[in-house]
Amino acid sequence: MPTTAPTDPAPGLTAYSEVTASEASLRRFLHGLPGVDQVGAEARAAGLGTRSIKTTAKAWALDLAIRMVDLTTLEGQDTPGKVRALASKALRPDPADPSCPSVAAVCVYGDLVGEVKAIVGDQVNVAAVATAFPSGRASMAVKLADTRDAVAGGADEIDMVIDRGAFLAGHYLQVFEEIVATREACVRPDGSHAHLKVIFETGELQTYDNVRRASWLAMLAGADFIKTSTGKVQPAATLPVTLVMLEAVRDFREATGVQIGVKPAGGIRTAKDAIKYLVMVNEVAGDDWLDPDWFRFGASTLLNDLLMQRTKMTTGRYSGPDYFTLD
Ligand SMILES: O=C[C@H](O)COP(=O)(O)O
Repeated sequence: MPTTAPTDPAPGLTAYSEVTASEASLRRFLHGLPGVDQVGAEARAAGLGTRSIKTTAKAWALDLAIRMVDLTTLEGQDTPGKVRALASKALRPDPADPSCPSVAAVCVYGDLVGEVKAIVGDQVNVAAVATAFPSGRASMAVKLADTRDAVAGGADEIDMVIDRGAFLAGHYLQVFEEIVATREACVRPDGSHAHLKVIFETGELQTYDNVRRASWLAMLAGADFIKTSTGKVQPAATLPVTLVMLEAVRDFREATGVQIGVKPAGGIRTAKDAIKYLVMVNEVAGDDWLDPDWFRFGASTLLNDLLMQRTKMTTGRYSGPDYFTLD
């Protein structure tokens, strides 16, 4: 899937080169960002979550949400057969209805990229988790080898985890440099690059202020997307955390001209929840982000509920949950 994210930093970013020149200047910048009003963020997220949308808009939103799904399986017990079945589902989520769109990507461990690619070709992206997912605990050499291996295997997108230990210890420049190095490892021999999503594991970051700091850090380092969670730690994606990240990408684009995508992942299971997120995207970042190039849902089972709600809207009745293959 083509995306309009720039390969090279836009001119607006050069204004930030001094910020990332040293640990001290980066710390000064990140700690100088306005603090997040926790109560205000949670109240706004809750308020946006109560908005209802009308029938035509709902049909549009369901299809958009399907197109935004990164259909994910990240289990030690994943088999080539399971992954191939998931890839077929990603390509044709509802085989009985050709008008049903494909999802954005299939997200798997790096060694399974080829299995997905063999089914989806260039019609659906393949995303691989990397950099010692989910813990992020390995030497830099291992993390970069992990990334290069997935890119060489055909991954269109790399979902890397940051070193939360380094971030929480305040070693911001180390985290920045790891993201920069991983981005370089995403470059293919022809000069194009696999798109880089940077996972914060917000459930471990402790405060909304840290989520805002991690967002700016990753964007300054060249992330194409910022992503909440691995799905392995609770809480995973939440509306307030996603709100803080949407504000960050909005402010970053205003400051630099560079648009960055957002991917909440983990724990998003119902169409109702997905629509809450879409309302929030529209209200906080704006409708430029209402596109799979700029917003994704990392989810293993959300697609099933989106399909059931879609069938209900087109036929007037629910098909049983068994009608769609459950992940
Ligand atoms: O990135 C996505 C997650 O790993 C999937 O989480 P989920 O099973 O809660 O949907």
